[in-house]
Amino acid sequence: MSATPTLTEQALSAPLEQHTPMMAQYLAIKAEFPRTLVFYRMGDFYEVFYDDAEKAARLLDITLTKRGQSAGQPVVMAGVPFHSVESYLSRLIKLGESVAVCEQVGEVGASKGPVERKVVRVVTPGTLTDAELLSDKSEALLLAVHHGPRAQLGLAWMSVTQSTVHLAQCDKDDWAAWQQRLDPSEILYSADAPPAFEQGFGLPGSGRPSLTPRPAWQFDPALGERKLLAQLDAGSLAGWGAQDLPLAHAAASALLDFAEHTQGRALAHVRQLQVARPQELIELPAMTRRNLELTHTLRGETAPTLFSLLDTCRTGMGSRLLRHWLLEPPRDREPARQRLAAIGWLREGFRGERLRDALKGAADVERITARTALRQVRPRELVALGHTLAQATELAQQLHATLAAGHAPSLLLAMAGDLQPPPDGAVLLHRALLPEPAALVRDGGVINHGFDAELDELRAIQTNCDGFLLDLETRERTRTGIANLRVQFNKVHGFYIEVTQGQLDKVPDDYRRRQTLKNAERFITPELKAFEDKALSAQERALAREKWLYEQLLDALQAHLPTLDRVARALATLDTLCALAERSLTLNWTAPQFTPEPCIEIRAGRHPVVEARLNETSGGSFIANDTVLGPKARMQIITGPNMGGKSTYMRQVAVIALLASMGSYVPAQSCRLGPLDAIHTRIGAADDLANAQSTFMLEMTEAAHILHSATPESLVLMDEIGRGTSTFDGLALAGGIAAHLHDKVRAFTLFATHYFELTEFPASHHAAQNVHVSAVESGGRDIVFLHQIEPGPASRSYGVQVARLAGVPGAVVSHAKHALAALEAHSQQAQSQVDLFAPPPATAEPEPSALDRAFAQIDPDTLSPREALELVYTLKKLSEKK
Ligand SMILES: Nc1ncnc2c1ncn2[C@@H]1O[C@H](COP(=O)(O)OP(=O)(O)OP(=O)(O)O)[C@@H](O)[C@H]1O
Repeated sequence: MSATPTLTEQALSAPLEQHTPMMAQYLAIKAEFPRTLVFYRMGDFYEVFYDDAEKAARLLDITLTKRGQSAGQPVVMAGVPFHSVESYLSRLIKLGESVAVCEQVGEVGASKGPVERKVVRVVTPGTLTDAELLSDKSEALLLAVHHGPRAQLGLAWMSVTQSTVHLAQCDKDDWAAWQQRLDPSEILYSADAPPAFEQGFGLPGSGRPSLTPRPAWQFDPALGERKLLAQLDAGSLAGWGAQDLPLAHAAASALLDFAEHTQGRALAHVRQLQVARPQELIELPAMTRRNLELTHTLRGETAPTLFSLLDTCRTGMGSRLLRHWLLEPPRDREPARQRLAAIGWLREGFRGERLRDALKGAADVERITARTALRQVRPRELVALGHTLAQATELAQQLHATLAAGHAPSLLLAMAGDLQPPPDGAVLLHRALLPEPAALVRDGGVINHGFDAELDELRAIQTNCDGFLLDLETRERTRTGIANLRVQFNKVHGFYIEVTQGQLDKVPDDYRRRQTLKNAERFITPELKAFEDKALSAQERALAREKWLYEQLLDALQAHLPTLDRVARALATLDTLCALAERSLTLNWTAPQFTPEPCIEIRAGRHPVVEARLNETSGGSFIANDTVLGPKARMQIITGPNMGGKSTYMRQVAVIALLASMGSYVPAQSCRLGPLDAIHTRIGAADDLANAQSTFMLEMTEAAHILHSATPESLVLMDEIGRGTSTFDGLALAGGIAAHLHDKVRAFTLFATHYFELTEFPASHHAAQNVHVSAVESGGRDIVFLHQIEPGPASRSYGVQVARLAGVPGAVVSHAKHALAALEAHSQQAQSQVDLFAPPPATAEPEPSALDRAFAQIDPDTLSPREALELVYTLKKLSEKK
């Protein structure tokens, strides 16, 4: 049974000739974009028809109407006004939709039938370039994934507003981790991919990538390699270490093709390639990003987070780079060392602050460069670019001058060179564009005066029209001696010289009659005709000339794209470093040191976000704590009351290690940090309802992942593992997990627990130690949290006191107190010598039974029939004894 055809299917099933010319045009365009909403420009509106109209009406809450008929059916439509299209687009993109914007490109009335229309751009979640649709502080990534043989995947991704294509190949098992790490806005995959593969993407919707299948033939390794070579203008990919990645090349082929398709042109600004090697980065699994609240709070808000605390960048470029540094710290310490040296220099005498002042109001050079390459850049963006290039020149000079004064860090020296804008770039923009141009070129009023003689003349004609006519009148009166001669204009007849009947005999030979009136004749002269031609078309021609000049300007800028890209990176880096320098001064942070031997040694460390919140709310001062982990002390078993500060302490260690690794100063008195390959966290428990996993299942899945992937160079945070199940189960699992982490994985581990039994663990595990968060009882009833980490196990848990603090009714608290006393007495009596951490006994071979032994002795080939019969009786007896 076939499904009922949709409105669009019905319309497309009728021959195009039966449709009105307009709908025929629309349907021809729609057929090319079956999965994309088509916004069809009609006058001051973008209209959507049929299925698209129903969808748009639902998603945008706009009115659905029916108008006229086409192919015998009413035309179902909805529309949005053209001047507010960006806000509708942005809403649709957020919902994961794509939109093909179809404009009128032909002259009205140039041919019979509807004006020629074309899709000029396709706006998709992963290929956004409009400033209005993009977030300043994060990238919209487009990721193509190619399903290769032997469960291998090829990945290629980019942000269309950046100049780099990234490649990687990975196992299918690692796909989820990649997807979480890259967090793409849109995923391209082959329409032929197995359905199970498509399911692995998760459901599109808010916060999830939008999924776009592409024809299988587009995932072609040879084509991908050719495209990459063309993009890089290179003969081999070896220089990028990208030559032997056929699966990634296949993904790149689809990626570049789609990106070009949406922009309607080649991506001239994309000239860099990077092969991602995850083993070069410190692994920060999605859970770690979430638990450490790096860019989002546990509730999903963007502040207060570590990123929101760090980000005092002056530009969007700086914020985006900072985010990248935070989320992708390298294992190699050299980049962090260089950044720290630069920050140290910028801190001296607040040099960074002075440089930052010069960055104020800087434009987003990175995105403007991309939009210039895509020829989508607006006049005002180019004016802003001009200003920023001038700022960059000044900054470069300032930096050069200050760097010359003392020992200069290499990163800043390189930057001083990179900040040099393209020669004459700023001057060209300044000369070419009006200081406050119109928003759109098509409105005119964009190109500067004095830039182009022809444009100036055309504009002069418009503005000096009256002056010219007066001047001509005076000259003609003198020449002809006709005192009442008049030069005038009307819409029907254009310009003319009017001479009254009585003066006609004085009219010179070059006057041509244009019109005869009752008392006068109207004439035109060659000079006036020439002026008329100019004047009448001046406005039109000025507009056309402006458009042409703007295109010329874009042409001229294409040659500067690589330099602009370099300036953008330098500005972003400087902005980010200055922000980190400012944060380190304002928040009183210190430079970390890296050591080759494994260790995490923090003196007086603080959790920066909790500390900032306490400061803001005057909630008291943050209590700093030490952490000393090394080969002899790899694990801390942390006990103490709820609300005592265990989670804060553990997170602060991870956050300090991460900040140091990205090359930032850290909230501590001192910090020494050895090699680090990953930060794993198992904290808290939120039901993953979407994936139908129970809290406990999720807890164990995460624990399993950590146990499999952590190494002696990893930092592991385990908070309350085992809490999600019964006490014995939980305790037994927590003990087993601690033992495995200590004996086998040997990662640096912070293990917070409520199970007091676990405080026995260090007695039998040499590299583990007990610490606790201190609390005291005041007045014998209430508890005061000191938030101080002390050696040794906690003496008690104070759970009942915390409950009282939380406002649990007195009767319940009193009941709980009695029950607790009874339980404690019982547990002391029953304390058996269970060794939670002992490895399971080796399973001994079972003793063979008499029956087994009898069977073992049988040699069937030597038995006579009688012996065989006796043996059956014997075996039967033996089996009955069993
Ligand atoms: N070092 C500190 N200095 C000052 N205040 C702190 C400190 N550590 C924690 N706090 C405060 O105590 C609160 C509770 O801390 P935290 O969540 O870390 O406790 P916890 O021991 O993990 O509790 P639970 O076991 O219930 O999860 C924090 O929100 C913070 O306001």
